[in-house]
Amino acid sequence: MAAIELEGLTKDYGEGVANDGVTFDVERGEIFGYLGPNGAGKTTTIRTVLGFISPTAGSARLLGRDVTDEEQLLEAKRRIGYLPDSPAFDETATGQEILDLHGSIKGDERSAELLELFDPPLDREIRAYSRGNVQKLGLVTTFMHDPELVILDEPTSGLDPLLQQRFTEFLRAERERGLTVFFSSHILSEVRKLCDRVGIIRNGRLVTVEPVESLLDRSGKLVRLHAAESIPVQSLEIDGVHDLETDSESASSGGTEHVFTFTGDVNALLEVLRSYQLLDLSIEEAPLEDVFMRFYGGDGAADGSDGGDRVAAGATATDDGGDDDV
Ligand SMILES: Nc1ncnc2c1ncn2[C@@H]1O[C@H](COP(=O)(O)OP(=O)(O)OP(=O)(O)O)[C@@H](O)[C@H]1O
Repeated sequence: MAAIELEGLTKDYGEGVANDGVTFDVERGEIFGYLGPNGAGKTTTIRTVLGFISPTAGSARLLGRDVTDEEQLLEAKRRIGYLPDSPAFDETATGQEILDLHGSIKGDERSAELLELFDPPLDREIRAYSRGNVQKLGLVTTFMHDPELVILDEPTSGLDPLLQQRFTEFLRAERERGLTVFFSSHILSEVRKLCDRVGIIRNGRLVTVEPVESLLDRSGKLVRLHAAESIPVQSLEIDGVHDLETDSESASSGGTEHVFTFTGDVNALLEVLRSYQLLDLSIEEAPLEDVFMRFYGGDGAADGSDGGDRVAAGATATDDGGDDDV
């Protein structure tokens, strides 16, 4: 039995369908990333899975329990940890009081260890907490009862890079212990680092579910080539060349630089390149950002304002019919 089972999950808020027939399983022991830009429908799926909102159609099972049955839901919830996108703790309570409350409800197996790792200021009232401190406290309350499944809604938002790294290492170690993780994100590098499988949601519909590796394979290679002379664009019009950029200025030792994503046959590409004098050639794995661009399409789908890792709010699908569309 999978940890989370979704079958045709649909949520219509009345103003639009936020989840439209979403079907996938999260297997036990895996880290499953749920990826999509703001407004894609990630939180709606999570809130439905946790029984906070009821589906318009379809079903959701959590650790084998039907989430629309209150008793079954409660049973499942005792064994899970949940970190919402903006944890809403009682503003007048101190961090310590919040921990005591959580401990009395769900149990406390490991808060000491977690406090050492994430270190929120426990003697302070929540209203004096920064966003990052709320997130740190949220991580402690999510894991302190040693759950078998955690559901995390954009878990690293508000954490500084050092803590993000610490969190990544922590999650990897937890997976080794058998924990199942379902987390939503619009931070692509995080998904790439952590996930076994990834589901991509766009406008409420699931676009794909696949191992992160095969997603990268399908996304092709990033090719940079530096030629002594400019390679005519027509020569590079071969199957699998996308987003070709040519720059004669920036190449420091003269010549021309061409950069493109390549999803075709590398041998066919090398055959074409044999006719030119190459000064340098590199073929690397395409950044996940490029993969995402292919799924979402359109200019400005990645805003680049945060190291190029984030996907801008309101990125829309163009469905250009290209061979990478799913
Ligand atoms: N309570 C609600 N009532 C009406 N519409 C809602 C409600 N909650 C969400 N929506 C809409 O449903 C769609 C999906 O929202 P959702 O919060 O699930 O997306 P998300 O992928 O989690 O986005 P984010 O990354 O910003 O949290 C959006 O268009 C949103 O405006």
